[in-house]
Amino acid sequence: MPKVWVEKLLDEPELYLLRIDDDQIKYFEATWDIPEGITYNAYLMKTEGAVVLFDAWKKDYAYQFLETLSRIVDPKEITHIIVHHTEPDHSGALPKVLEANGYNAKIIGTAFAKRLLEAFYGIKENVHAVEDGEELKIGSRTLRFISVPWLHWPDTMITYLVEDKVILSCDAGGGYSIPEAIDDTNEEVVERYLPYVTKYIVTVIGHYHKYIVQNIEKIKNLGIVDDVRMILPGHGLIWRKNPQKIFEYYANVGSGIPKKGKILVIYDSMYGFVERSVRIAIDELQKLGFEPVVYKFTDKEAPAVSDILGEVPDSEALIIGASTYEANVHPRIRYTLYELLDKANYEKPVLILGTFGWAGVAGREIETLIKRSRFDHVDTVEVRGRPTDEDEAKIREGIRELVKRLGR
Ligand SMILES: Cc1cc2nc3c(=O)[nH]c(=O)nc-3n(C[C@H](O)[C@H](O)[C@H](O)COP(=O)(O)O)c2cc1C
Repeated sequence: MPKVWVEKLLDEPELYLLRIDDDQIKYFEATWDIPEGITYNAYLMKTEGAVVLFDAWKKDYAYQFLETLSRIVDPKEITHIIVHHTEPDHSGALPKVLEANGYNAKIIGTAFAKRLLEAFYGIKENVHAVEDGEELKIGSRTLRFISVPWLHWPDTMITYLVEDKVILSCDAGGGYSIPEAIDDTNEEVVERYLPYVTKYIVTVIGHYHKYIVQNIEKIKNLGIVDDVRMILPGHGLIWRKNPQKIFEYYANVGSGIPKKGKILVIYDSMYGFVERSVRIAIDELQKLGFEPVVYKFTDKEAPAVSDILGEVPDSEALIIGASTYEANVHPRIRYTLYELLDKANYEKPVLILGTFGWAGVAGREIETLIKRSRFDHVDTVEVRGRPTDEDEAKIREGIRELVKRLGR
C-alpha cells in the first residue's frame, strides 16, 4: 500500500510536504519500467489569511490526497492553488480538491497551463494566468512565478517564495524511486537516489534536454539559487542540506557530463554471434583501462530500455552491437535506438558492430541514424556470423579510434 508522509518543513509560514509513495505503478507514462516506484509531492502553505496548495497527486490517489490534506486544513479554506505543471501525475486529484473546496480557490498557472486545465478537466473558472517573473502577494508572503518551458512541458513554471528563499520546482529536481527519507540529510540515501534522478531526467525530460540546461541557467541568473534554503520538487527527495546540488546535477545530466572511463555497450544476440564481436570490443576496452557497462538482449534477458537510457548521460562513449533481422535492425535494438536518439541524443562517440548472415542491414541502418543525430559516428564494423581474425583486427582498431576521439 502506498505510504503517505505529512511533514512540516517551515513553522512560519507553515509549510508542509504531502508525499505519497506510489509502489503500485509499473510503467511511468505507460512506457518506462520503474520497479523502483515514484513519489508524488504536493505542498501546502498557511500564511496570514491564505492557504496555498502547490500541486496535487495523481488521480488514482485523489481520495488519499483529500484525506491527507484534511489532516492539516479543511479543503474549503484553501484560497489559492498553484499549478506548476498540468501533467496528471501532479494535477489528477485537482477536480476532487476543487469539489471539496467548493470551487472558491483561485487557481494560478501559466497561460499554457490555463488552456490545459480546461482541456483535461474542464476547469476554466477562477484561473489566473501569470506572466514569467510575476509576483503575487499572498497573505504575508510574496510568490514569484518563473516560467521554465519544456521542463517538462510548455506549461511548466516554478514558484519562488521570496521572503523564505524556497523554490518549489515541480518536475525540475525530481527523480524516480521511493527514497526512505524525505530529504537529502543522509548522503547514502542521496547516493542511492541519484541514479534514479538520471533515469527520470532522461526518460521524462530527455527529449528536451537542452532546455534543462537553459532553464537551470535562467533560474541561476535570477540570483535565487546561491542562497536558496530549500528546493522542493514534485517527485522524490526534497533538498535542504545542500539544495544547489540537485540543480547542478540536473545541469550535468542535461549536458551529458561523462564519468571518466565509462563506456556503455548495448547489443542483442539471438544465437551468440553478435556477442562474439562485442566480447572482442570489451576486451580491447578493458586493456585500455576503460570500464564497459553492458546491457544485452538475448533469449534469457531483456533489460528495461528506461535503465539503458539512464546510463547514457554520464557515459563517455557508446558501442552498439546488432544483428540483422528480416532485412532490418533487430527489433529490440530498433526500439532502444529509437528512444536513445529521441531521449538521450548527446554528442558522444559511437562505434557500431553489425552482424548478419546473408545481406547485412543492421550496421548500415544504425550508421544512417547515428549520422543524422548529435552522436559522433566513429566506425561501423560489419561481420558475417562469427568474427574472423580480420574482423577482430577491425573491431580492435575501431575501439582504438573511439578512444582517440575521447582525446586519449
Ligand atoms: C529471425 C532471423 C532473421 C534474420 N534475418 C536476416 C536478414 O534479413 N539478413 C541477414 O543477412 N541475416 C539475417 N539473419 C541472420 C543473422 O543476422 C545472423 O545469423 C547473425 O549472425 C545473428 O547474430 P546473433 O546470433 O548474435 O543474433 C536472421 C536471423 C534470424 C534468426
